[in-house]
Amino acid sequence: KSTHENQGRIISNLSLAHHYFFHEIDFLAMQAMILGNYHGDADNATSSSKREEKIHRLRFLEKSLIIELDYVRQLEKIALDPDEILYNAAAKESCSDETTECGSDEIRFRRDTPGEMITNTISGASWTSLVTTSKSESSVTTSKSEFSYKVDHEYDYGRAMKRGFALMYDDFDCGDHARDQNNQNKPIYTPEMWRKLWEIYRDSTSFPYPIPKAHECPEEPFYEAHTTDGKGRGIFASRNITKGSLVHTGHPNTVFFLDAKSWHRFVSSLPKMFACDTMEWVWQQDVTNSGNLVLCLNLDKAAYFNDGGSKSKNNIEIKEPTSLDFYAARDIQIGQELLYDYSNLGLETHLMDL
Ligand SMILES: C[S@@+](CC[C@H](N)C(=O)[O-])C[C@H]1O[C@@H](n2cnc3c(N)ncnc32)[C@H](O)[C@@H]1O
Repeated sequence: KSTHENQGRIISNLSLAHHYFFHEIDFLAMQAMILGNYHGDADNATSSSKREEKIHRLRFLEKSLIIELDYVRQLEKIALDPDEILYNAAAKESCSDETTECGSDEIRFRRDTPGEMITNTISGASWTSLVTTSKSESSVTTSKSEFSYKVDHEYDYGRAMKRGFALMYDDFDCGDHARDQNNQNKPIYTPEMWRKLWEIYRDSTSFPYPIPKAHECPEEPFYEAHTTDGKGRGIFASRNITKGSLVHTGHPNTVFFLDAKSWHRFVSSLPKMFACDTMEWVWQQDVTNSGNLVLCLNLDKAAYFNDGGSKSKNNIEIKEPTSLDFYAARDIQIGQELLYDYSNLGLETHLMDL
């Protein structure tokens, strides 16, 4: 590489490290504050189960704090040795099981032009970050029924990072969940369930991703319902839709995960059903045309768009690879399912060390 190229990369990395550093410091400060609060609470808790829960949260936060501290230390590596980071990223690809040394919490980048990431990923946005507890529990009363939210597994952020996407998917039997032909485990989400997902999202992401501009979609011409052909929930036209018209825009309910960390924080804080759903829904896209993929997730009923299974059945499409806007690819009749071609928006977990 030319010296000029190397200098450019180091300057870009330094600048990125600078941004990350301040985000991480905020994160650490908040964690420290929470730790202090829970410490006090744990001492004062009256019932022993309450005390146990507080202590559990305290331990979890302590662990998060240590991980974040380590993350801050790794920033030096970004700044000074981009080649090393890239080398490690490549080495990690062959590492897939728990016994291999997968656990090191190094920051890695897929691209060899980290400078591009700065413009696209930081953008001066600010975000409050907070690691959620691994055992959060709450229940929300909806107009229809009580929805109880209880984390029903032993995964936490560290374990999710270590096991990775595919093994966590298996551990949670998400394959069975995906193939659930009778939709027994696939409720149509209530507004409270979506809101809960939003809360967990906000609590899990350290770095916000700038939301790409999208067109206003004045009225959603669709509704969600269970499919009758084994696809789980789906989206159906609520009126006739003319070819070429805008059907759905990702703004503002498509959310982004910049890195494996924020995704694993998010997904490990969810009960299995939500975790399996979101693992089915998430996709990767280069929404800023920078060559950098981010994870995208719909936090509204657009998560229910299915694949037609064949070109002739797909009836909605995006016009640009970076776009989150879906248009009717043909005339669609009221009641018809809206389907798009998944092959355009896939998920290759190794590209983000997931
Ligand atoms: C983005 S989600 C779509 C919403 C999903 N149907 C649900 O109820 O959560 C993607 C998942 O839907 C299911 N799916 C989508 N298209 C399908 C198809 N053509 N045949 C069978 N399952 C499909 C698969 O389980 C896939 O992993």
